[in-house]
This record gives sequence, C-alpha cells and structure tokens, in this order.
Amino acid sequence: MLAALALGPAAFATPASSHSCTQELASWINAHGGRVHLGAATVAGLRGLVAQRSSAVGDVLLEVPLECVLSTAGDGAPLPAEPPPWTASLPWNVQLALSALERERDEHWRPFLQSWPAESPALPLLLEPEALSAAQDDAFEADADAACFWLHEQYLEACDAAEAAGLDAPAEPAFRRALQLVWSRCLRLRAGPHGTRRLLVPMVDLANHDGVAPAALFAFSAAGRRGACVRLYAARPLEKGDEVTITYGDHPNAHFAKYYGFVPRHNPHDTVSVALPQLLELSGAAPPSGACWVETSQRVAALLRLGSAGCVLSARAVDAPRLLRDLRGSMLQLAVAGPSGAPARMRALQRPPPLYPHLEALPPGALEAWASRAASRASD
Ligand SMILES: C[S@@+](CC[C@H](N)C(=O)[O-])C[C@H]1O[C@@H](n2cnc3c(N)ncnc32)[C@H](O)[C@@H]1O
Repeated sequence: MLAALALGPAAFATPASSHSCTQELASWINAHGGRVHLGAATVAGLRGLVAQRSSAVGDVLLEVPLECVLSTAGDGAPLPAEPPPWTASLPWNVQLALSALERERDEHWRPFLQSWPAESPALPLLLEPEALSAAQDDAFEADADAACFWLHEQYLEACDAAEAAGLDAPAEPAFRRALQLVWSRCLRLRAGPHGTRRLLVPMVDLANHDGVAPAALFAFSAAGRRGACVRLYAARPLEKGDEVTITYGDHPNAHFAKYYGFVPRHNPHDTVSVALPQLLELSGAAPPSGACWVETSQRVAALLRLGSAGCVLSARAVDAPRLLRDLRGSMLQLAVAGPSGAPARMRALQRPPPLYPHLEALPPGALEAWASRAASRASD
C-alpha cells in the first residue's frame, strides 16, 4: 500500500484532475516509445507513484525516452531538449526553469508540464519570519532569507537575458514557481555520452522520497525500446498498488527543507553544525556571554550526528541532558575548525576533519568540568 511518508501536511494541493493528467502523461510517454508500468495515487494529500503490477528486483518499471526529458546543457553529446541558448549565462536551475516556462506554450510538452502541481512546495523561503523563527535555528533562518534574495536576483538576471534576446520577460510569480518546482523535481544523472546532467523526467518526478528503503532506482540506459532513455528499476519485490519511491540523495534535513519543502521522518544523513560555545550554552553549563568559549576553543565547531533521533528544525530544542548523553554516544562526531576558522561542516565535506584529541573519547563529567572551569575563568 501507498505509505504516508510525509512528516508534515501535504506540501502542495494536488489538482483534482491529477489522475487524468497522469494517464495522459503515461499515454504520451508510451506514444514516444517509452514503457509505463506505474500509476499515480494520492494518500493523505501526497501524490505519488504506485506499481501497476507485481515486479521482481531489477524489473523495468518505467522507461522515458530522452525526447520526453528536459535537460540542462552539458559538455557531452547534446540532448533533445536543452535550455534555450539565450539562458546560457544563467545558473543551471534558472536555465531549466526558463526552459520549462518557454515549453509551457509548446503542445508537445503539455502532457508533462500540466502534470506539475499548481503550487510549488512550502519552501522555507516562502515562510513568514515568525514561522521561520519556530525552527529555532539562526543558520536555517538566514539561509531561507538568502534563498529569497537569491531568487529575486535571478529573476532580474533572467529579465535582462530575455530583454537582450528580444524576448518578453516572464512574470515573476511564474518564474518563482518554475524555479521552485525545478529544485524539488530534477534529478542529477550520469547520462552516458551526454555527460552528467540535471534532468526533469516525466513520471519519475512524481516519485516521493524514501531515503531508507526506496522502492526503485533511476538510471540512464542506452538500451531503451527507441534508444537512450531514463529508466526506473524495482529495487525490491513490489506488489500491485505498492508505492514506488526513490531516494533524492543523502542530504541533511536542512537541504530537504530548503529545496523540497519537507523533512524526512528518518534520515541517517542528517547533520547539524553546532559551535562548541553553543553546545555548552545548551547544556546549561556555560556562561551566556560565550566570549570565553570563543577565545579558548578558537571557534570550535561540532558536527553533531543525531541519526534518526533529530532533525535540523528541532536541533536547538533538544534537551540538555540528552545532548550531553548523545555527546558521549557513538552517534556524535566532533570536528574542530582549524586555524582557518572554517566551519566544521564545510571542512567535513572537503575531507575528514581531524578529531579534537580532548573530545575524542569524552569521559562522563568531562564536559561539565570543562564548562565550569571556563565559567569561573570568565567571571574572574
Ligand atoms: C519530485 S516531487 C514528488 C511528487 C509530488 N508528490 C507530486 O505530487 O508531484 C517532490 C515533492 O514531493 C513531496 N514529497 C516527496 N517525498 C516526500 C516525503 N517523503 N514526505 C513528504 N513530502 C514528500 C515534496 O513536496 C517534494 O517537494
């Protein structure tokens, strides 16, 4: 059965005609030489894909020919539907959004683009400041603000590019919706001779995320009925009516919130960056001024891996005893910013950060003792 995976309410209203849309979409893909053994269903307000027949691991559930796929430009062999040349100076996601907007007027693309939701997902950049502050995460709030600003800047850039090409600029609401839908619907794929591309693939973009046990895997294949295509393969045995999910990638929760408008319930890849002063303040042991911490720990940052126990939206709400317990537990890794002062999360992405020797194996009580020593130094 279709599992309700959403943590929050449905991200967007699914149009009433959504299922006739997806039938038309399937016919369109078939008419271009594809194969569709999937349908759409809505459970608890969330539309997703369902298997139309039972399948074994490795069975092809869906095959979408490349002429039905919108792609970014790339260095490899060209793909049939790359963005219009006048968008070339813009970031890849803006190019894809403008490509989709331009093709909305093209009859060929109607079955695909009308299957998109009327509204974009409830992304943090759309939230009012009061709603954002409920996340209790300054970095998350700042990032949402920056995304809002970035989107407006991109709109102005897109208008300039359109004007230089002698075209009408898109309306800002349509541009924003298209870009937000591109964020939440595109795949990054190694596409054989076409190189690595970001693609908007009809029907695949109806698959919801399951990062723990996705039902299907997507891949480029040169062996479609009519040549190259994107395929969905069954990743486990499926019965008719089972939800067909994919994984959107090993991202932390902040990434899911920012680009997809939801936070997975179980996410083994979630990480939260916490500066040591903040960590100690949370523990209730450090003085609120924190100046002493910043000096003594030289902008020490912690990379906190909470596993399925937490998410970025509630990280600061975690109670101090549990935080301290986690600190000693194996789920937690502490990393330290080096002399460059770069945040631990950024360094961790580049290469494994050196572990801070004092924190590597933290004995019970050590953190509290450290906190109280620093607190007494701060009050001297
Ligand atoms: C690629 S679309 C998936 C299909 C989408 N449900 C639809 O009806 O078009 C991605 C969007 O689906 C929703 N979504 C996907 N997986 C989800 C999940 N596990 N929980 C909640 N919402 C999810 C989010 O709104 C996300 O931005």
